[in-house]
Amino acid sequence: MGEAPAFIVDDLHGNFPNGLFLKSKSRETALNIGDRTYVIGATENESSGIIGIRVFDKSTCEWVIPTVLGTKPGPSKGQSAILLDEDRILVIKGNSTFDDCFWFLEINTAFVREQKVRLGKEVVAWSKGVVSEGDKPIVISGPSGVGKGTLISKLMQEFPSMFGFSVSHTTRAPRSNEQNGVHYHFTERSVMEKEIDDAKFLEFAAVHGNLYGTSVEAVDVVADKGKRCILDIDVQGARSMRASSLEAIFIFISPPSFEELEKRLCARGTETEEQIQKRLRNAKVELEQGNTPGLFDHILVNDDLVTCYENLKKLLGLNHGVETTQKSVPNLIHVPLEHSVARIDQKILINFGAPEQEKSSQNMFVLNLSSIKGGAPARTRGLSIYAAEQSRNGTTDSKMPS
Ligand SMILES: Nc1ncnc2c1ncn2[C@@H]1O[C@H](COP(=O)(O)OP(=O)(O)OP(=O)(O)O)[C@@H](O)[C@H]1O
Ligand SMILES: Nc1nc2c(ncn2[C@@H]2O[C@H](COP(=O)(O)O)[C@@H](O)[C@H]2O)c(=O)[nH]1
Repeated sequence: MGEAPAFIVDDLHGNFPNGLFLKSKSRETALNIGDRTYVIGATENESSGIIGIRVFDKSTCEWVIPTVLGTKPGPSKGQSAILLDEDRILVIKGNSTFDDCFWFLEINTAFVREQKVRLGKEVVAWSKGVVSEGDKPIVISGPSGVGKGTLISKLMQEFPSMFGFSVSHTTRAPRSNEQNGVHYHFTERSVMEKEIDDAKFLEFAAVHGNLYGTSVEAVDVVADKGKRCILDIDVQGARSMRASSLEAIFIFISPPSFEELEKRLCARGTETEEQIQKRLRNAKVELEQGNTPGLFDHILVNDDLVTCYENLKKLLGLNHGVETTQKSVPNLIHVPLEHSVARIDQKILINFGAPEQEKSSQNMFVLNLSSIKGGAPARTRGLSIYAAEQSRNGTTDSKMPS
């Protein structure tokens, strides 16, 4: 665990030059951003607990109900909200634990702007905040038959608690050894097309005549388990991912020769001769694209499997073969319904109690947002949280909750 930055508890007894207190008790919070007021918590059906969003446009004096994208927070009994910048609002769900209380409502991020143009209407997007070290996902790409799946399986077997596989959607038929939900989510084309339209995919591509795609949920599920996500996607998908908000490490696996690639595809015995020829034609293009400057961070040649696997581990800093212990994350700490938040730069102070109550450092936590990464439509990673503590000699101190 890195050293937690100092937070001056004394500062919080006075005024906040660049922060403010908000109470979570009320179901609705209104925030002014430019000529708009965002009302968070407003919902047509109060009993559902769904956090609704309404926008009041002061220039037209009209209410707008935006299209809400991203994975939405579950029902909430009350929440606080604080403006982070002109692009996003931090929403803290009361009565929930740290693993489900930090949510970002994006109002003007690159993703939201893109979707506004695509849909031609007002859009906002939720992104769940994940308290973690924020290791970047790993994208493994390369032509069919090069050994991507084989290398990923080895990694997952050796480091089961460190890595999680992003289970893609595909419209191709399952092979005899493949299980739905494990190897792929096997899907009807019409269903997948509808879900693509609903912005449920981080990326998708037509590959060898079928649709393949990575859903937002596939990546979120892995992040929620505190694991590092591994994606097996084609070069088109890697290109889309590169352009998305998902910051990842991009690795291209190359065969020692085209003949060897053909040999492996034939030996696998999972495709017809016609399908193999199609995959080989596509492989030629993918091999050329593998060298596109700036697309891949690393290129590994999979000649001898053992050597290639060792090189992959080296590249990921795993060459000692020992699974590192996961860093402890104080996810089980419960944030009460009534809490207040204050902001000082990239640090948010969360006080478990009303602002007027005597502030006890035991009830104060600092949420540090200085290293956040990612964002809608996927998770916002890299949040860190620690208890604010005042030491006996009056100096500033901080520690992680145990
Ligand atoms: N270094 C290697 N030497 C020889 N055979 C290998 C090597 N790596 C993988 N293979 C074999 O090659 C075949 C293709 O490997 P794999 O299925 O992992 O490829 P892939 O890149 O995941 O393919 P696809 O993109 O079609 O899913 C498998 O039968 C696998 O056992
Ligand atoms: N763009 C994406 N490509 C994907 C995804 N999942 C898998 N793939 C790629 O498809 C081919 C063929 O896979 P196969 O299982 O039919 O042999 C291979 O290159 C995979 O990398 C995805 O979600 N998006």
